[in-house]
Amino acid sequence: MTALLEVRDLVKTFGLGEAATHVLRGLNLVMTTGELAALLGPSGSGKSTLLTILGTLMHPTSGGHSMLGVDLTTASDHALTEFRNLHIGFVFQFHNLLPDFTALENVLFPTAVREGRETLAARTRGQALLDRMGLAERIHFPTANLSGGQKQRVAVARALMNRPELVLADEPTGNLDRASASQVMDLIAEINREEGTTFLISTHDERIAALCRRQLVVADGLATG
Ligand SMILES: Nc1ncnc2c1ncn2[C@@H]1O[C@H](COP(=O)(O)OP(=O)(O)OP(=O)(O)O)[C@@H](O)[C@H]1O
Repeated sequence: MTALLEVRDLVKTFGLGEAATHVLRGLNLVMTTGELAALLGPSGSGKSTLLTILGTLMHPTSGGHSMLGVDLTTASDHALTEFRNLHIGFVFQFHNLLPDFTALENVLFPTAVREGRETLAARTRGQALLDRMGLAERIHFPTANLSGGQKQRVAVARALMNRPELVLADEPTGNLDRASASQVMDLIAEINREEGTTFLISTHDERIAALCRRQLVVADGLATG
């Protein structure tokens, strides 16, 4: 197994002086390719903060991380955007889908932006992913007309579209009922097995955590597990 991700002495402090919140306090973490990991910890412990930094969407106060051997600590914003588009997929609870666009258009959007056009290969993969998500009948529906569980499955398909090595999911099942949550999670586990995609999934749900092979806990600004 190769190291996919290495986090070194990650510190994140919000605010200054007496108003400062010390969220991450020198967190270290190594993840290898193909892991399916849950990110656990009390509310406010820094799970979203960690995911946002790993997704290169926010800079740490100090420390840093590398992914695929690339040091992302010192990379320019332009290089980070390019790296993120190529290698990282995101699934958030409030999935950020474009409501007036269809499920398929939403899934194809990141690839079309990256390549400057929509290719047949992309369309084929987008359709196949939505099919796997059980949404074959819904691909041409505007996402505004889909249920919460269906929207979340569209968001998973969109995150997987570019074959990212790492998918960061922030409470991806947080607003779903039990049946939809386990459907989304089953699909994630399937893609992990079949495509070797690495997942880091923050959750408060012990059933979701139990489906992951690794349980990481963030507490007191550090990660264990
Ligand atoms: N932009 C910000 N400015 C100031 N404080 C922030 C900011 N973002 C997060 N925080 C603080 O950092 C701490 C960690 O927040 P974070 O959202 O990472 O926790 P979490 O573990 O994801 O929580 P939850 O499980 O409730 O989603 C909280 O105390 C939060 O108030």
